[in-house]
Amino acid sequence: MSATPRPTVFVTRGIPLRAAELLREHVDLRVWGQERNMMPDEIRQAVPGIHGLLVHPPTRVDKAILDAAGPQLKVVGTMSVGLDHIDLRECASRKIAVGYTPDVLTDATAELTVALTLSTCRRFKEAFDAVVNGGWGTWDNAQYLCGKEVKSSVIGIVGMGRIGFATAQRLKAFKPSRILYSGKHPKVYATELDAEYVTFEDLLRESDFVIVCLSVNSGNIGLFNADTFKKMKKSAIFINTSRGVVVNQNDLYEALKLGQIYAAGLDVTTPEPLPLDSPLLTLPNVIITPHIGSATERARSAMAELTVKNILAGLKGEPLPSPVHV
Ligand SMILES: O=C(O)C(=O)CO
Repeated sequence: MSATPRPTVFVTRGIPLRAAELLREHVDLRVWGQERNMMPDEIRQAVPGIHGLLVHPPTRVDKAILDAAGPQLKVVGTMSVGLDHIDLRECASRKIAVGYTPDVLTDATAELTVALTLSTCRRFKEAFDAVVNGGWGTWDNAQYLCGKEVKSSVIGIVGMGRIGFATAQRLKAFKPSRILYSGKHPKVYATELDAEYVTFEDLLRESDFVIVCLSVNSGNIGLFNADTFKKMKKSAIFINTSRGVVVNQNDLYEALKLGQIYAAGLDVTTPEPLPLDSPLLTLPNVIITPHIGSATERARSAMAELTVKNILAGLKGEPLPSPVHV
């Protein structure tokens, strides 16, 4: 009697060992072995015949990839909370289940957002460079590397979802004067922080820190552009840990260079990795981290395990533990 063949799952990046072992117990695993994002043609070549696909942003899952995979593909599990790299409608129309990893990365991403906020307002990039390059100044100049404080500032959170809220909770400990937020609807849970629901325009005008924690949709691509930067205070600090596409990067560069805003801290860019000749890298008042919002051992292990559970459930035709509802 021949045994039922095991399903095949393709993984677009390495995953923590425990999650890989869990997957290997049940499926034939194929893993992209290189330390870089796959190019679309490389994925198309890798996926024919697979039953499950485990992806990491920014690797795109679109019609062409799904066509290349074939009709036996049952489940896509993304190791992310962001879904902008997946054509959800196309998956739904083919009855391919999609799972994602909200919640388990909220704390890690909020901590990174706070870290970026503090390191930008306290000019860490210039400070680190000064130590390494012999520019360590003294108190002779009382203004040497002076930055800004969160204390008594107005914090504006654009997108008070899980990560926005967790960020605001943490920043509240720094005693800002107000916390504002904008979005489609006021959030009941935001009252716990005395956060004020305001229009996007008011948030731009009044905030000392504009902190972007949005999930991307077709309505917010390029939302931060020359117009929006002009509406911010000259002293405003712009932080983005959402996705690079919500920012027009050329306009951000101009705004920073011309002093229309004070500084920026970005964990996400377009593209990723950011090319080494990006003009943003020439500015002293920009701190950029390489999309490490969820990069803690705890978060990444939890994300990988949840993704594996999503995939195993999808392969069996069972409800996913963390499904995306289209
Ligand atoms: O989960 C996501 O969407 C991420 O960007 C991970 O950092």
